[in-house]
Amino acid sequence: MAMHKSSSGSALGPGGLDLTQAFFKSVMNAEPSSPTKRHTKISVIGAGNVGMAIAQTILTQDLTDELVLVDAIPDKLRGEMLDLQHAAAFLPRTRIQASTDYSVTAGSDLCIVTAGARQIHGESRLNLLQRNVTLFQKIIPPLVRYSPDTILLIVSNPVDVLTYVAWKLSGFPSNRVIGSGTNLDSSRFRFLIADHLDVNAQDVQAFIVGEHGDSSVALWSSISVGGVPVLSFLEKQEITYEKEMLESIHREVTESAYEVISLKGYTSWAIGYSVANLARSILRDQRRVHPVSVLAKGFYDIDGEVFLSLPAQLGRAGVLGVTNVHFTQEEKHRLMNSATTILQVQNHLTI
Ligand SMILES: NC(=O)C1=CN([C@@H]2O[C@H](COP(=O)(O)OP(=O)(O)OC[C@H]3O[C@@H](n4cnc5c(N)ncnc54)[C@H](O)[C@@H]3O)[C@@H](O)[C@H]2O)C=CC1
Ligand SMILES: CC(=O)C(=O)O
Repeated sequence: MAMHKSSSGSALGPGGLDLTQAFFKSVMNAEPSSPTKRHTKISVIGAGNVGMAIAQTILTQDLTDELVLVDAIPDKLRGEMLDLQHAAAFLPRTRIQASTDYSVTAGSDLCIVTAGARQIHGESRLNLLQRNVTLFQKIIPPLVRYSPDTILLIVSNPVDVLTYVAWKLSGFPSNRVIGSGTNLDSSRFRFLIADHLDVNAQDVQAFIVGEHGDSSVALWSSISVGGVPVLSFLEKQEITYEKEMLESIHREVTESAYEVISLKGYTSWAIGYSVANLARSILRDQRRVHPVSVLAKGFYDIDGEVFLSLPAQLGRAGVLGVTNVHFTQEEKHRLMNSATTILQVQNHLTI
């Protein structure tokens, strides 16, 4: 197929069709990116298990010039800051600061919010909601005041509803408010598929979309391993598989967090790597596609103001677009159910 570049740099196919636009449905308000920006500042709000796993991964992966920690408990916060600073001799050079006062976050490029209550053994993510909404009313306004151009990356649970809450409280355009969503669930999914097939998880392209939680949706129809579409390959080879086997892998994904929490009390390392992976795509303008929680209205026939995970392209301006993945009727139906689950919870909120 003959292709050439448009004046904006995107590829043009036959008849002048803009292939970038055909592939991604772009998000309104996404300003042009500025990949030349060098100095970067990340603030992590909440220096608990998750916040510190994220901070540690960001430091070891050399993702920022400045790293700021904010928490409500001054002694613990100072202890965490000193402990990280004492590793300076072994790390890329990063200025690390910490304070309970949000002025320390001024001028952040990315604010990662992990503060809040976490699930106890057996508790669902949605149970945490009202406690964490009250907390967000204290956290989001000062972040916006000190960093009006920042991108908010929400991690606290229930992450989809809290991303919506952060969007409402911030007044930001939707491309600058992102939830870590099912980036973590998709990584768990890729690990399990890789384990079944004895391949490298990095060669497994597979997405979980929808709610980061019990109503998430596994996109089996679009899974590929090393470029081979798995289900259509099995069908062409007339290899039979039980649908129950697929369901059980997805069930293992949704139960992962419950299992880890019952064993060690919380989850931390995988979410640390997952969020650092998102921070890299955003701050380095990598334009990679991640399943993250975005304002879903207008995509895949979703009508309500709901944040849930869809495969989204991320760059320096935040969410640049949502991929036009093909969903089967069943996957679409499940996605709608996931949207309804989140909306039902959201409708009872007072923000
Ligand atoms: N989206 C995801 O995939 C995941 C989300 N999470 C969520 O992340 C959140 C944090 O989990 P953990 O770190 O394990 O909990 P944690 O209890 O270890 O840490 C929470 C931190 O928030 C701080 N905090 C409380 N109020 C604050 C305020 N007003 N300002 C600043 N900091 C404040 C606490 O002092 C504490 O250090 C939970 O909501 C948990 O469910 C956890 C794992 C994965
Ligand atoms: C706690 C949580 O949301 C997770 O590990 O998936």
